[in-house]
Amino acid sequence: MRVVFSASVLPQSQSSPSAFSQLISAAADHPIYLRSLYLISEVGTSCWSHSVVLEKPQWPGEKLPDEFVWDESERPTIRHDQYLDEEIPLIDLNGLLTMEDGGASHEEMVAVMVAACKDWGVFQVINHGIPQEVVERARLQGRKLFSLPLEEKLRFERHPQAISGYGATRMTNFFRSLMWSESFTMSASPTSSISNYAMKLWPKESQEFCEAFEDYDKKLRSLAMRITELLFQGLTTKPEQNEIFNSFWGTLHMNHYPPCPRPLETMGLAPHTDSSCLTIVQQGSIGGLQIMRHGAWVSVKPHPNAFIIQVGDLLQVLTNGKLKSRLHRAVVNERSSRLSLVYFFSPPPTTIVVPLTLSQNEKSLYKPLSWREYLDVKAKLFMGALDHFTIPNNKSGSIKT
Ligand SMILES: O=C(O)CCC(=O)C(=O)O
Ligand SMILES: [Fe+2]
Repeated sequence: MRVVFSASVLPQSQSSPSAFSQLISAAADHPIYLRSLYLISEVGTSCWSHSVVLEKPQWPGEKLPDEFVWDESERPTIRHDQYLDEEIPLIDLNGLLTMEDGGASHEEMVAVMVAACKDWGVFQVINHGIPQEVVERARLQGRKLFSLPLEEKLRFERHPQAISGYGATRMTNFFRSLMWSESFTMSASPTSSISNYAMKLWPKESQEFCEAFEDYDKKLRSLAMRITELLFQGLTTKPEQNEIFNSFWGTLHMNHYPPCPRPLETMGLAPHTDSSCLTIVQQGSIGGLQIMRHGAWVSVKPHPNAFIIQVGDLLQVLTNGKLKSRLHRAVVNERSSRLSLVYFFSPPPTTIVVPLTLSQNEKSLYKPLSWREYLDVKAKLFMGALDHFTIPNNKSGSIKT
């Protein structure tokens, strides 16, 4: 038996978090193997939604709840494990992170990285210096978090306007159908928010959660900073500007995609670009990330111990469009649940961001912006956000990449 509760069919007065909690308790009493809960309520003028798919045994081929079925024109066209012969660049960082800046091989490696960003908008790195056990510990804590009962996860439900917390992806409102995923984000001042969450989530064993993510955050921050600096070395002759990256920090985000009986009828995460400067994804051994290249979707093949590096919208601004953020999405599969750890490396909310790679006579393509402003506009315009900050008259004279 499958039971689907849809709070959106309740009268408006009942579409509240407390009605939602009642539905959850009701659902908990049923012997169900898939629960889908869906709430849309009006908060001021903005509409927010929450969706959760719980992982229970499902039968292959079983029909999906209607809310999760995507229009045929928007469905995945290739499976999570369908790979091209030509693979996304895999860059071995062995030596590069410690190599003297300016040496011949150093310059070559930097050029390879910049070329990968221009051609693909994404590359994978191995021998990045982050011990595997640091990754495994964070992944273990992530799995533990998503396997909590829904009621507990909802104690940390993401507020409609907030970034941190548990819930459906923030871009849910821009799509007609729901995505087959749940997510958890810890942002703002990363370290204090990790310990805040840890204390609330696991009062008795918060230390493990805290240590795992604080360590992960620290290591990922230095990797992100180093890669960003290297990219700028390849793009500008003014390395003193690199100091700005010392103030950048990370938002820790995790996506969980339960197995799905009909993966090609739904979407794990809809096509989007990241608002960050740089994004570092750890997808484990189960593929699902796909990027758009030359008008076609390409699956990113999992490599043991690799991190996926992606250009975000702010890096596009900082490089005056020389590096471009790339459309990507996540697809799901029938067999395995998938966990992705995502690190969004970004400036502090109020730091003003302008292109840093302008050569003589090159005009800035973008108006000065802060990350906070950018996120506000992205929350309203979604994929129109970069255009909103583009200076129209400067676009035609821009450098072709
Ligand atoms: O799960 C993935 O591989 C991609 C996640 C992603 O793109 C995101 O969270 O922004
Ligand atoms: Fe993304």
